[in-house]
Amino acid sequence: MTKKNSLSLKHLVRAVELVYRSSPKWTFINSILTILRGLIPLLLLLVVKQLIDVVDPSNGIDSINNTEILKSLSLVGSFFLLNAISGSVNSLTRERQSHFLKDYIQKLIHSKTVHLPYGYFEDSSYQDLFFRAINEANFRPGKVFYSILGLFQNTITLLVMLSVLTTFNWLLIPVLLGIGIPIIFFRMYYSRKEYELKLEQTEDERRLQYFNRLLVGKDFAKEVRIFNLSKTFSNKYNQVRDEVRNKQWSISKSKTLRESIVQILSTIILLVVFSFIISEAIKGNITNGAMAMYFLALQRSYAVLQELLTRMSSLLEDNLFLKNFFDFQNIEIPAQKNAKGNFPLPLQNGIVFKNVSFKYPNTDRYVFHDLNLSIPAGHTVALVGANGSGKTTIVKLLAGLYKPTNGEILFDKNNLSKIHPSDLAENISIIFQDFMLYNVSAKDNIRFGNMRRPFSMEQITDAAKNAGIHNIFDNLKDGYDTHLGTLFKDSEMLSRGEWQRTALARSFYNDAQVIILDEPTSSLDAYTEANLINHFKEITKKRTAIIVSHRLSTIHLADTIIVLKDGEICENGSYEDLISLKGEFYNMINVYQNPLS
Ligand SMILES: Nc1ncnc2c1ncn2[C@@H]1O[C@H](COP(=O)(O)OP(=O)(O)OP(=O)(O)O)[C@@H](O)[C@H]1O
Repeated sequence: MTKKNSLSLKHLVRAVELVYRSSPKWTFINSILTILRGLIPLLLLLVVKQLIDVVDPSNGIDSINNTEILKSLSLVGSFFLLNAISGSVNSLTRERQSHFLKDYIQKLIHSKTVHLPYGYFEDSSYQDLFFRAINEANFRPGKVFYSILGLFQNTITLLVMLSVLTTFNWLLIPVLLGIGIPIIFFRMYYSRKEYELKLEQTEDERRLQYFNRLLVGKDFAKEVRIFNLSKTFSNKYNQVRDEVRNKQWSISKSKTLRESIVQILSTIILLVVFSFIISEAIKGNITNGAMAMYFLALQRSYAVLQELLTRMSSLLEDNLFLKNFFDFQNIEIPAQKNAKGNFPLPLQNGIVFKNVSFKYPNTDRYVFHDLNLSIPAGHTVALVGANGSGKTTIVKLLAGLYKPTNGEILFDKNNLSKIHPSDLAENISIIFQDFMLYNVSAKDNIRFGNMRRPFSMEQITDAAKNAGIHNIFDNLKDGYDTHLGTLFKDSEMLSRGEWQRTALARSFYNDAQVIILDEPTSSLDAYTEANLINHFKEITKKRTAIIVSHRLSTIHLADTIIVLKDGEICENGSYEDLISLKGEFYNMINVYQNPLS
């Protein structure tokens, strides 16, 4: 075996460990049942031989004893029944265990995923790893476990059958092994090939999933119809699918062709051995019962050997795929290791970006170079600038979703990277441009802003009032208990602006020291916005607030306006200062006010 092809014991042991941890009781029950089922073929073989011998007329008609026949028959019947029933029971116990295993693996995946640094979700190579790990994780460890159990069962049966065959001729053992060895090498070769193809096709498989979502997903349904895109997406889907399928099909064809040749050769060898057994029976060297027993033993050994080889090659394949799952499990979660500090309570001096440089992972382009920025505690700061100037990136950095490539971000003297994520989340409330729409009750949509806060309907309605959504929720058929969205029945759908107000209520509900609003009024009508501005003033009064906005009315709220251009601060001051400066901000405001001039 080459190093690449070798079975890594480490992954297999880890997989079995996983299965055991998911349910020790069912692991034990299944192991015992498997061993028992490995022994049943021997018992069957012995009773069949006994039956044939008691009914064999060549022993003389007088020697036939009806009681003996009945005894042998009932034994054969009992073992057949035992074989069938134990098979059914074993299927049931395996099904039960697979439930536990799936739940356990799902739990591992969830707990790993929710703690992964956010950057992973915007990184395409991670998406490949995640796709492979998730797709395979639900069944691979269970498959490994059953392959190993099956391997044991097959080995027991094979050893028993071989020991029966040695009573006829020990040369049958090397003959059987001679059939098996080429098959295992052949299967190893194809397992590797199939695995490599799967790796190579991961991105295409994700692309297929994506085009499928474009065709069937709710979020895309509108544009697919109005731009008449269904044919375009369907063609793209078919094109990628055909490429993927053709490669898989060509490997499968070549595998089947070669496997058929190997099978023909093995069958010829078996026929030669069968003829030899028959000739021994004709010569009278063995009884008819013994001949039948050797026939069965040989046929069974061959079948078990095939099963055993299939299991070994499938273990090899499982081992390769398990590597993906364990690679995913092995991803380190740095924040939890190093970030044990607290958020300053209260924030006294403010937030400082000190020589912060940043580029997104897997890109070469810096969004910021040595950015220095200061936001005094208790102040409201507006970040303004053209699209792509870096406003949202600053928010993502403040939220701890990304770490600066160089430099540091300080809350008073505390470095952000040392603050525990949950403490940070509790002290910074953020609404992003692409806020989430939760298909749960109106009440929960707001509560999600801070689940650590003891439940208080009064505080929930306060937040809703501040965000200007209270009247709407109050008038829903079940008030705040009404489910929102379109996913589940009896839900009520909101307009985009109403969803935005719900998201605002969620961030207001988290009574945090720092509040960050990224385009908080982009979907609001002029009346609602004007109304909200007064609430904003109230809410931001005792807090440090950062508002990202292109809207003049919202920018007006700020004590200080920071103007960003290509990742650099080009102006910084009060509204009046910047207007009198007649620079970038002044020009921007002019364009907003007179867009056609
Ligand atoms: N996940 C990402 N990976 C790589 N580059 C990114 C990513 N997100 C943003 N960028 C790049 O970073 C730069 C700043 O983007 P950012 O979203 O911060 O701009 P913005 O000022 O908020 O723009 P807008 O006004 O359009 O919201 C852009 O050039 C953008 O292409």
